[in-house]
Amino acid sequence: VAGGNVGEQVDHKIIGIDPGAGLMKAAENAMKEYGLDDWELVEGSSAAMTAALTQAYKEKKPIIVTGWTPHWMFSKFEMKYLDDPKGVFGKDEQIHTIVRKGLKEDQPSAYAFLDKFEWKASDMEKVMLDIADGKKPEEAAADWVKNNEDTVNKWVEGIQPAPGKKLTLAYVAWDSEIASTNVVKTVLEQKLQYQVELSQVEAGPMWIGVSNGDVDGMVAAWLPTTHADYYKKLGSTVEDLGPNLDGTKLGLAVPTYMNINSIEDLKK
Ligand SMILES: C[SH](C)CC(=O)O
Repeated sequence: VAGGNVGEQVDHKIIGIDPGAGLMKAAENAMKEYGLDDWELVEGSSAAMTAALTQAYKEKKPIIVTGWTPHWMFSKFEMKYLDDPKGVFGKDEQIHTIVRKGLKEDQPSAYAFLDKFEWKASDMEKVMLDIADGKKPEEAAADWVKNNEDTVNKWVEGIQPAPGKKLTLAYVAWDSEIASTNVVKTVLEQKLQYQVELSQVEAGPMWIGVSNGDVDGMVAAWLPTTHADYYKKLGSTVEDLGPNLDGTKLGLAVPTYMNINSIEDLKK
C-alpha cells in the first residue's frame, strides 16, 4: 500500500471489538498516550472486527484492528503488531480459569478438571483456525479432543465422572474463548458426563455471573493486566484457579502489506 498519511487511508479509524473487553480500554489508553486525538476506536464485536479484517485483506486495503494472541488472524493472514514503544499494551500475560466460590464442594469433579485444564497457544489457535475455516465450535472442539487424547486424559486422570450433573460456563464471544470454552465443555461432557450449558455474555456480566454464583465458572480471565478492573472489583468473590494458557499478547495489528511499524507512525 502506497505511503502517505495512513490516517487518511483508514479514515482515522481503528476497528475494535466489544466495549467491555479490556483490550478496548488498552486501545483507548494507547490513543491518548500516542496523541491520536483525531482517531476513532470503532466499537463492535470480535466477529465484526474479523469480518472487516477479512474483507480489507482480500482487497489488500489498509486496516488497523485491535489484535490479540492467540488469534487465527496471525496464521490465516500475514499480520504484524505495531510496535508499542510506550508499553501501553503491557507485557505478555495469561488467561485464567475463574470459578464460583463453593464449586469445589458442590461439583468436586468439575472443579478438579477445571483446576487441571491448561493448554498451549498453539492448541487454542488450532481450534480457532478450524472454526474460522467454517467448522462449528463444538465440532472443532470435538476434533481437537479426539486428536489430543493424551493431553485430555491427563486432565481427567483419577477424576470421578458425574453423570447427569449440570454445569454452566460463561464466556464472551471472543474467537479465543469460543475455542477454549467449547473444548472444556466437550471434555466435561465426554469424559466426566456432565450436562454443560454455555452462557454467552459480555465481559462484565461474565465476571458478575461467576461472582454471584449464577454460573459455575469461566476460562476467559485475561490477567493480571487486561481484566485488572474486573479482578479488582470481584476478585475476592470468586476463586482463581490460575492460568489455563500462558503467553498471550495484546496490541494494534495490521496486515504486513502496510508500511507502518509502530503506533508512533499513526500520528503523522
Ligand atoms: C479479547 S481478549 C484480548 C480479552 C479482553 O480484551 O478483555
